[in-house]
Amino acid sequence: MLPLLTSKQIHEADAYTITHEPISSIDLMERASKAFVGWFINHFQDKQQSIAVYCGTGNNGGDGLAIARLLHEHGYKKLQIKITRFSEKASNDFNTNLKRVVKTNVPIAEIQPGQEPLKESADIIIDAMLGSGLNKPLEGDYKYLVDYLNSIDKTVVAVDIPTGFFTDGEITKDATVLKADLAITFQQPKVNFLLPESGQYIGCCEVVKIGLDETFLNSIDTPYFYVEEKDIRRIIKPRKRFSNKGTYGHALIVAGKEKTMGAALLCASACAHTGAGLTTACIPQSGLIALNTSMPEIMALLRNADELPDIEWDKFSTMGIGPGLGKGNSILKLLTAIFENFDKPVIIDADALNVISDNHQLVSKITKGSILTPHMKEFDRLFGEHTSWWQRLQTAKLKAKELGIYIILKNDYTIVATPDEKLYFNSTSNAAMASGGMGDVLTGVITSLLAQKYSPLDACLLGVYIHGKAGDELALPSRLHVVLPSRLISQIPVTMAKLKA
Ligand SMILES: NC(=O)C1=CN([C@@H]2O[C@H](COP(=O)(O)OP(=O)(O)OC[C@H]3O[C@@H](n4cnc5c(N)ncnc54)[C@H](O)[C@@H]3O)[C@@H](O)[C@H]2O)[C@@H](O)CC1
Ligand SMILES: Nc1ncnc2c1ncn2[C@@H]1O[C@H](COP(=O)(O)OP(=O)(O)O)[C@@H](O)[C@H]1O
Ligand SMILES: [K+]
Repeated sequence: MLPLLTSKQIHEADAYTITHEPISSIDLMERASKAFVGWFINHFQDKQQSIAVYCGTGNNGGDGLAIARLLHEHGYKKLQIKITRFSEKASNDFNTNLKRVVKTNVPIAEIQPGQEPLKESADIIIDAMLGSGLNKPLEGDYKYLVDYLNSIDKTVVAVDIPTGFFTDGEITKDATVLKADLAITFQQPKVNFLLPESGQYIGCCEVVKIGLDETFLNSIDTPYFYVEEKDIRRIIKPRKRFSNKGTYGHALIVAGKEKTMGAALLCASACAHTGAGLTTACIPQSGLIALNTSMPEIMALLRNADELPDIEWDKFSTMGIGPGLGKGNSILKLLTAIFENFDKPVIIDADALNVISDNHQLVSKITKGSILTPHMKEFDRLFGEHTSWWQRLQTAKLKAKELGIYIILKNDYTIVATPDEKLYFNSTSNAAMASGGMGDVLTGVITSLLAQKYSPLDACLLGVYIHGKAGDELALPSRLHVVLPSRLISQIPVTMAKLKA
């Protein structure tokens, strides 16, 4: 699990590494700049392209100067450096790197306070003006320059962090940020890179390691974690010899109504494909033929609109409730009966979440350890309107603790909030998965894992990872435009096998 740090904590990790490795700060800067350049030259191979390196006078600017020197050594000839002399202060490492780069004869221009930006005609802009030292929104000279650079629409590669972008805290709607096609960031992704608001400022992000002290990084107290494949490999369990269907639990999928039976079929199918020993679907009579035809493996428990289905509570290991279920009084009664009679954690999604939003007294009835899987709108219906994702993170953390539940906030980087106030960011999935029914599949996957006796935390982390990974395996190699949920379901056993290999 990679702990994600605030910019203040990253500065502490820099300082710790400098003292304890030990390494001088100028050498650490050189290492970071080399890491940047290593990535850059692999992806921008045309050395005839003109490159303007914009440097502030702090350490981000120091990186920029070192990067310009290293690119010059690699044969990039059309380089120019533009220093923003907006402050009288300059860091020591900036000054050292300035002396070093002067010797290369790469042309250097300085932009003074109040000066009109120099007309920029370079093909590529490397942004090394401000990085993690940003302490207030851009204004004055920086705002003026960044507005100009944004208006000329060049390819921008940010060093560490785009100028003007706060790595943690709320991203305000009117922030001025130098929009980066690519941010090559040091050591680890930053929390705000993983939130949707960053989409308008950062085209894509690459993380390059700069050798900060791993033991120290892991010891820092933070609620934010980034889940990596190695974490998932530790969680996933093998299918044992001499096991049978009883070993892997019996899941009940409570889903579907006449016109949304597809959601129930996708959810139940995903549950079976993820390895539940038995799957039963609690569906309306009208869906029975569809279920039997499409998924002969799955049993049915029929629901009649007016009366409660006869559920044998002890028979089931867990329940996944909500996809295509519909709302209304009968569903309210059904949910209430489940909370009253079934004492094991369940998974609550889609319409079931909306019924809870409309009948808020149900929130406190949710069995402890249960898992909610809202997308943004369902989340806001449940817990109130939010104007930013940062706010949503804080609410999810608070509510998960208060209610003793797990909240899976679905998104590009799906976030799992836990009762012990942690937030885990998933690292798989892609935009080809933005297609109706994908959430129903996720609910089926997680229900299946809970039925197989994974703890709720492991079921959440493993479930969102497998779901996204199956989507990545299908979409990324051939750059598919879209992946349909039913196709993703058939990939799940393959994905799981690879993770166990
Ligand atoms: N030894 C280290 O600490 C390392 C730092 N590195 C680089 O150093 C960067 C951080 O450097 P610094 O801490 O010097 O900070 P920056 O270079 O990001 O910013 C410099 C200074 O600009 C001023 N400033 C902040 N917000 C401003 C605003 N809105 N308008 C005008 N001025 C503003 C602040 O006084 C700040 O200290 C990282 O992003 C990374 O690029 C890397 O070289 C790795 C090693
Ligand atoms: N742009 C995207 N990038 C990554 N994952 C996505 C993207 N769009 C959707 N997904 C994933 O697909 C699922 C969609 O869930 P949801 O919105 O509930 O769909 P539905 O209600 O249609 O079943 C979530 O797991 C989400 O993480
Ligand atoms: K920058």
